[in-house]
Amino acid sequence: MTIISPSILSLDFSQLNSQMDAVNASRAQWLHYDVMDGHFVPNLTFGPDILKAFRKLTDRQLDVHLMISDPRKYAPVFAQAGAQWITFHYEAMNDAQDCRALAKELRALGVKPGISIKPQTPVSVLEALWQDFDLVLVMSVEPGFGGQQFDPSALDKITVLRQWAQAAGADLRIEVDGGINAETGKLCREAGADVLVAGSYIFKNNIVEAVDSLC
Ligand SMILES: O=C(CO)[C@H](O)[C@H](O)COP(=O)(O)O
Ligand SMILES: [Fe+2]
Repeated sequence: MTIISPSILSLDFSQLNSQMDAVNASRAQWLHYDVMDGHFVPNLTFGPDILKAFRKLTDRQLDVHLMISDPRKYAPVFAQAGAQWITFHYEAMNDAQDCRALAKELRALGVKPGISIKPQTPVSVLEALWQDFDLVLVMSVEPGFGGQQFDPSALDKITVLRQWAQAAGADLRIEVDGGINAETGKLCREAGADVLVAGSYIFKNNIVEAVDSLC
């Protein structure tokens, strides 16, 4: 079954309570929380205290996407703040050993670790790494902003990841983020993704209906 993770990057914060009521009434099982530091990406968003506030607003699983230069320092802070899933970027880490060490640390804190690659990063960098993670996040836009167009090169990466996971009999979540709507979401599901992140498509339409159209 496909998991839908609405991205609060596109939530209208002047309508926070009513939009969260709609998310809670929808079939979305996760809530996607984009953390940007103005350094790894040219934009700034939310810290751990705001995550704690969302913990009070929903019982959905909190899916934190760290677009920051120093995930080793801050990932544990978001674990303490209530995240169930924490995904950091391969490009922000020194090497594979570093990635594995942080995944292990997150597991010890009771969080499921994810690793993400940007559109320019080949999926082959994950071949020796994906088994240390519960989730791989394939970016289908350059990270930093909502409302961009879907990059179809994500589809081949999803296909390869699903083949690796199936061949190993592994229960890997494959998440895709950026430019997801009913049409691109279907292509991603067919390629093997099982978690769809959508921001502008959900929050700029009827929230319950938009989630339904992605399931
Ligand atoms: O990580 C992100 C941007 O870096 C967001 O999760 C993503 O962009 C969602 O927005 P949209 O669905 O509007 O593309
Ligand atoms: Fe994201």
